[in-house]
Amino acid sequence: MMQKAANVPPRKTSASSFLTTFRQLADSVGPEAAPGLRWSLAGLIAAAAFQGFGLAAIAPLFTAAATDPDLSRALIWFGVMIALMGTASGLRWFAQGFDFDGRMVRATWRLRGQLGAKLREIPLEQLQNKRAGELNSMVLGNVDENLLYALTVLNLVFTAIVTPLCAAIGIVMFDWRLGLLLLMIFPAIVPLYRWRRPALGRGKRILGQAHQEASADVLEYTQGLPILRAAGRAGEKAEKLSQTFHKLESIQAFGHRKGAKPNIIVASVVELGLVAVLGLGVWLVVAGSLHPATLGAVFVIVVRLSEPLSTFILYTAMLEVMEAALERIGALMATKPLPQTEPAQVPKEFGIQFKDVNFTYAQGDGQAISGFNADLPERSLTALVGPSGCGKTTLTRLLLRHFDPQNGAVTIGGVDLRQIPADRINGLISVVFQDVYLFNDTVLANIRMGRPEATDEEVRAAAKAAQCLDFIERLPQGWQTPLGEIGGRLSGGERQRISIARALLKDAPIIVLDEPTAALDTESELAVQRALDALVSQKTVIVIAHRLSTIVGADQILVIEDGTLMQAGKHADLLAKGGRYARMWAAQGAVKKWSVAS
Ligand SMILES: Nc1ncnc2c1ncn2[C@@H]1O[C@H](COP(=O)(O)OP(=O)(O)OP(=O)(O)O)[C@@H](O)[C@H]1O
Repeated sequence: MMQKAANVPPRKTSASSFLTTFRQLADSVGPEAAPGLRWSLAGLIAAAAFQGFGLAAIAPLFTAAATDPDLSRALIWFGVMIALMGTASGLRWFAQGFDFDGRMVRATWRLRGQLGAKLREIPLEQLQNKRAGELNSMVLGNVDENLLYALTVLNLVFTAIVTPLCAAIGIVMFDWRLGLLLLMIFPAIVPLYRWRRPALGRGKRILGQAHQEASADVLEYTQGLPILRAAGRAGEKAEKLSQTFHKLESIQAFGHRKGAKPNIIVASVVELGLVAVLGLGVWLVVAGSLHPATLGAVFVIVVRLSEPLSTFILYTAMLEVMEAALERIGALMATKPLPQTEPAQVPKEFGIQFKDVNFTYAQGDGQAISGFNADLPERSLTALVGPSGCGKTTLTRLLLRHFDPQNGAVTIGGVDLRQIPADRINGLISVVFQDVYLFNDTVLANIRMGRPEATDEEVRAAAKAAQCLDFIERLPQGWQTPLGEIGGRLSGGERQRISIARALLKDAPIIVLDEPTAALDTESELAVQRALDALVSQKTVIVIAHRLSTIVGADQILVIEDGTLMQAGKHADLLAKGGRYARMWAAQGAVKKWSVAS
């Protein structure tokens, strides 16, 4: 069964949707290439028209050659035909020059760059709702579908529509009866086309979405293979992947089935129309009002036109693929970044405040954070504790402005985050996560990511402070070892220390630590702990902690439950007060004893 695509916009069915496609195309190649592209399209249309008139010139040429003993008229028509056909070839050559010059390739490159820039400014909540594979297929596949083949597809469409139309108009001038009959084929096709195009468009959109989903599934499957194999679930997930492929196959089969009937109808209408033209021609010859040579010429023209005319719906299907891709790209480009309120301000101090913050995820059920107030003084260490799902990560994401609270405000140094330019917020905060992402580049470049303008010496100093030197020197090519190849061979603690070295290099005044040592063995934890000590000194630090033993020294512990602040204070005070924290502490102590005893 065909599934209906989500968010499929209502579609226009007239020639204006062609114009919309051209406009979208011109938008996506950008202002520098757009005039060239317009000329190129005009050139292709003109070439198709000249080719049509050139074909029509065969009729007077044949007639003159057969009826006029003086060959000069035939030669003139021959010259006219050659001139028209030659102009058509010249124009097509000029129009395709846009492609030959590599301008389409450059426009593709430029559009990819723009999509990349867009990805940088899209609110992270929206970005994280999209799957990596879907984005990958949009930035690579859709851009290619949209641009690289655009002129080839449009050339086919014009040749299928404009050339027969102009040939028919040309024949009208020579023999109005045959010409008019030929022209009548077009009004017969238009309603068929108008009936067919919206369904084609929908089909291509659904197919496009299915491709994106399949691409996302393949990416996730290959990335998750080590975990799936370890869990013995690789087969189970492969089953899911094959279901995705099966869905894709049934959508394609459905599209082919649906497409076949109208294509056959259009082809039949065209063939019947052309047979009618020839029938009329034969009748006129028999009646003595048409020379057999003219009929011969019309026969040649009709044979030449029948194929593009009957397959033009197939070509417009390619246009639909292009338009569906353009729409997906347009939707991504239209996503707005989080607004910045004026006047823009950059904080001079780095204490953090959460003031009456309420936050609900767009796709969440209920408030993730409610009525949250907290004051995190500059250069203090604050620990966030609480059960899984209580809202610790959400608080740090609010601080990083992945999204804005629906009510209340988060401030740094008294400045509302909404007033701070986005790139400055990134510069103010370093985050060290439990999972470290290593880029496919050298060790040196991976650490330099923290501050791209840092000198080699500064990178090395940060790596030293982050306790990285011992393992970097053991790597086969030392600092120049590409981490894409051996990243998986680094231990969790080593990866963690690379990430701390990046943060040290960045030297941001605020540090967020998302349980960096939770998954490490004791020896690694000690090394990472030393690296962290170097990182956090003199900084405003927020630590998300599950193991309370790691945060007993915190200046302040915030105990959170269901998005609300339950208790705040130092370890000893909270223990003395009793309540939620004291119970968590006792429970963790019990777990420890149990694990020792077992
Ligand atoms: N993108 C999202 N969309 C909808 N709801 C979300 C989203 N991310 C988190 N939530 C929900 O918000 C609540 C708070 O989640 P959060 O990740 O902040 O908790 P946490 O305390 O960090 O949990 P953990 O310790 O397990 O990491 C949870 O109920 C979670 O299910």
